[in-house]
Amino acid sequence: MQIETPTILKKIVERKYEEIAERKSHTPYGNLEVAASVANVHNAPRGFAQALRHQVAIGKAGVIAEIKQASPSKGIIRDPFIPADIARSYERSGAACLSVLTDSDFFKGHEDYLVEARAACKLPVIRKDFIVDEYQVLEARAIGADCILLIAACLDGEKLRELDRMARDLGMDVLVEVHNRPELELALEYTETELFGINNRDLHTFELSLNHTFELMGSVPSDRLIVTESGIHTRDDVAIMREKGIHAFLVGEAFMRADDPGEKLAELFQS
Ligand SMILES: O=P(O)(O)OC[C@@H](O)[C@@H](O)c1c[nH]c2ccccc12
Repeated sequence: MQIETPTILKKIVERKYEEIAERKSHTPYGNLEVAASVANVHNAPRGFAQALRHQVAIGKAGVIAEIKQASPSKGIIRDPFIPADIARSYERSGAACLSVLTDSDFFKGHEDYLVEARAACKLPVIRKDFIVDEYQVLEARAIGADCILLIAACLDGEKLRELDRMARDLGMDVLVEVHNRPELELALEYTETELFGINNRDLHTFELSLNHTFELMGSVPSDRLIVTESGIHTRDDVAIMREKGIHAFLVGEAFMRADDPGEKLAELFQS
């Protein structure tokens, strides 16, 4: 008999379902609906896709700059960790958008970090988490998120469709993330979002290769905006991507390890 070892992604998603059940018993869905409509008045969506598109349209790289304290593959990557300071530093250096990890168990993230980062600047923010349930989509808007990440590896087609629609009905954008061809096909069939993330890191094994972007990009229709995600560390990485026609980037670790994350952003992306 073959014993299947659970991958890190499976562990994260299993734990996520428990976490959602705990949250639902603590804050009922109805309360969140109220909070989300209040947010739509006081923290109206800032136009995540549009901010990214704008940078690309004027010939620049569209950078989604990530705020994360730790990851399961690298442990703690930033200490001290002050989301508002990081957000301001990214904004000064011309980031198009922010990405804030809110998963606490594996990434040491928190919803408060998203709230603090967003309040400190004018940039649109994506809630970076493992979203598998409508409850989390509503929660994202309630805390002010302008966009959510949907990871195809965690979802079936019907769920992808539901969550994608729900987010857009709430006024948010959606970044759908794929890592291989079957996920790409699933995402194309079941989502309508324009933002298409290709993750260079395999969330089952942590294996990382920028070739994932090159191999999959040709199968993404040209009306979608491809975002290359993970493993961008040098100006050469950026140059290679841009030569191949990829102009939107999601970068975390390279910035988080720098004393001044915004300075690092400028170093990698300024022409
Ligand atoms: O730190 P990096 O290698 O620059 O990667 C950033 C981002 O792509 C990565 O954090 C990420 C991409 N998809 C995810 C899904 C969940 C958690 C994290 C991620």
